[in-house]
Amino acid sequence: MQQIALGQHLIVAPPATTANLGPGFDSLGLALEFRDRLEIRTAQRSTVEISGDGAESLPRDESHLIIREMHRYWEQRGFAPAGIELQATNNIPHARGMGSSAAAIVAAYATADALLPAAERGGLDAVFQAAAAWEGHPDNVAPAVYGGLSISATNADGTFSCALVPVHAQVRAVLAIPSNGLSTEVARGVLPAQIDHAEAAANTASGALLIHALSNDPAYLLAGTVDYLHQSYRAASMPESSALIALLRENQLAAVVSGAGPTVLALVAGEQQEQQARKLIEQFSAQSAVSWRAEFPRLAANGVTVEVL
Ligand SMILES: Nc1ncnc2c1ncn2[C@@H]1O[C@H](COP(=O)(O)OP(=O)(O)O)[C@@H](O)[C@H]1O
Ligand SMILES: N[C@@H](CCOP(=O)(O)O)C(=O)O
Repeated sequence: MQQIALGQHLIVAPPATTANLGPGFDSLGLALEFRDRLEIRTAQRSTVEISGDGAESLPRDESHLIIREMHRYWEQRGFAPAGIELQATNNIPHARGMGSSAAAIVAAYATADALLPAAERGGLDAVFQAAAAWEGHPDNVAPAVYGGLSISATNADGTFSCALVPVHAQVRAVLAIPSNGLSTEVARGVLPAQIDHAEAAANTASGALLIHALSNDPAYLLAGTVDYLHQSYRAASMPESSALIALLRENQLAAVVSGAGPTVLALVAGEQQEQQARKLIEQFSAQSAVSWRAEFPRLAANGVTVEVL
């Protein structure tokens, strides 16, 4: 087996992502300027330091997701796994619907790829394919890799497609993040195996309208964020999120479940709607059973960044 050069030093920053955006289940995703930061060196043996989310619970040996998956990426390409000194600053909250697992897996594969000899690197497209296969759906992985607004799909042969779509300058994301989490695996477990044809047709119309709203005319955001595929089935597992979404939508703001939840995303047009969303979230939070914090991240034009030191 070939060897990975030791003493290589990188800083890697994957963005948080918000997936689905209402009707785009397992397809639409948006990158947010809200990043984890990983400092990584190749070394004789692995060490792990973690601050932020997961600092109390994540493993500090080679079973850590990022090291384990870097090793797998190398082994599949004929390289012996090198030791990894990992310093992780986890800013993206876990199990909130902000793509923390996609960020971690994209960071792992982007780092592993960058540490290969230049002739062996697969680049971002190889990272996208590997990470989407690991997640089982490409919607968070695509914006985490490429940035921006992405439409991604699982092809019949099991590979993945991704197209990037420009975002209208007025569009902003407002997040309301609750103190409690919900794992994506659990939130996927409550979805039905089949849905009604009329609902599928309505969802197609809504999703198509949403792309037009996000790219060309934000006036269609409210109509374009009606979902028929997942939110109603998940509502019982996140009643407070559902109540906040209802309040925001009653006030004409395009609120949806972010990813598999329970974070709430409002897609707003301009400063005035952003302030309106902030006030409604504060008002809701004051009487809610869980505590909420609002975040106003810029949309991220770039996906994962890899800085070679
Ligand atoms: N930076 C990270 N390092 C290691 N494991 C992580 C990291 N981020 C996420 N994970 C793993 O992914 C889980 C959360 O994934 P998931 O339930 O899909 O929620 P989400 O991706 O919406 O945050 C965490 O509990 C943890 O096991
Ligand atoms: N389409 C997926 C998106 C999961 O996003 P996450 O940020 O919650 O991991 C789903 O809805 O299950």
